[in-house]
Amino acid sequence: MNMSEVAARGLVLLGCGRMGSALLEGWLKQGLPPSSVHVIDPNPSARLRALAEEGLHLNADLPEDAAIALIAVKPQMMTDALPGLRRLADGRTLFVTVAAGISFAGYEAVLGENAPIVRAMPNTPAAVGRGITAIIGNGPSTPAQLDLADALLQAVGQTVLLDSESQMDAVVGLSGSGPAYVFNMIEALAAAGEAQGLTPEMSLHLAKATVAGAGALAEASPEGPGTLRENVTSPNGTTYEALKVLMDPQTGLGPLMRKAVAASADRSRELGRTDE
Ligand SMILES: NC(=O)C1=CN([C@@H]2O[C@H](COP(=O)(O)OP(=O)(O)OC[C@H]3O[C@@H](n4cnc5c(N)ncnc54)[C@H](O)[C@@H]3O)[C@@H](O)[C@H]2O)C=CC1
Ligand SMILES: O=C(O)[C@@H]1CCC=N1
Repeated sequence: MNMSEVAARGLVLLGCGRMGSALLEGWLKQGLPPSSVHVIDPNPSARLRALAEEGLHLNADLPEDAAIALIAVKPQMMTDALPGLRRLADGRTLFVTVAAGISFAGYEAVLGENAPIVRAMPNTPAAVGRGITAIIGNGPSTPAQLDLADALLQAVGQTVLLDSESQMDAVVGLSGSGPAYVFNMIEALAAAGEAQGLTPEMSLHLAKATVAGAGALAEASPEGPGTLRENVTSPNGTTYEALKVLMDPQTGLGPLMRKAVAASADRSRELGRTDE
């Protein structure tokens, strides 16, 4: 099964908010026809309504034999939303869920223990083809189905395969939530530039380009981030003074990031246990 089979048999998207629409935009850019997509969402965006004019099926009957049902509702909405997909749980449709926290056991309780399910944790840069998604399949999912989920997520960026479901909460804390940390870093950098007298526009421009450029260099360079950092840092120069603040073992970015990632991962574990 490959992406052309997804185009032929159809893809159901349960919930098309921020993450669902980021994925959808990525797939459409990759050539998936809107007419292959069936969205179920009680609050469709203007963009979805426009896509419905181009053939996307919006809150219509489910296709008989969808290749994939992708679940992108909030964990708190799952109890209400998931039973609507039960009809597809005949073993032929692969369920792919991007919800944080909820375990395979939670889905199997609703869809049956033989339903093939892949848990995937993408991130919003998928909207521009630069996402990274960690995936893992449940017992009933076949290697071919895992390959299909991999292909689906590779259409919007990179993928990594996990060894165990328990790694998923750490992934949520790192790359699932991670774009928000980086956007916050841009905001903080821009505000700091303003505090040094730059205009808001100039500061934001410099901050965005610095983060995007450093990210691109980190990805392209054979050198690790530590060496790249040292390459910026002249002995007793300006960066050296800034890094004394940022790399303080007690108050610097290291302990702060550790705390932030742990808070996200803990919340993912909590969402898996409860309906909070
Ligand atoms: N936003 C992100 O960066 C990421 C989100 N996720 C996961 O994606 C899922 C969705 O998150 P977001 O897109 O951020 O939330 P969101 O609130 O933007 O989107 C949820 C969508 O579900 C719809 N919805 C509500 N009840 C529904 C129902 N009964 N049936 C169908 N659709 C229903 C809402 O109208 C909304 O459009 C969550 O489970 C989250 O853990 C995963 C990775 C990253
Ligand atoms: O904030 C959230 O719950 C979701 C999961 C990962 C990113 N956003």
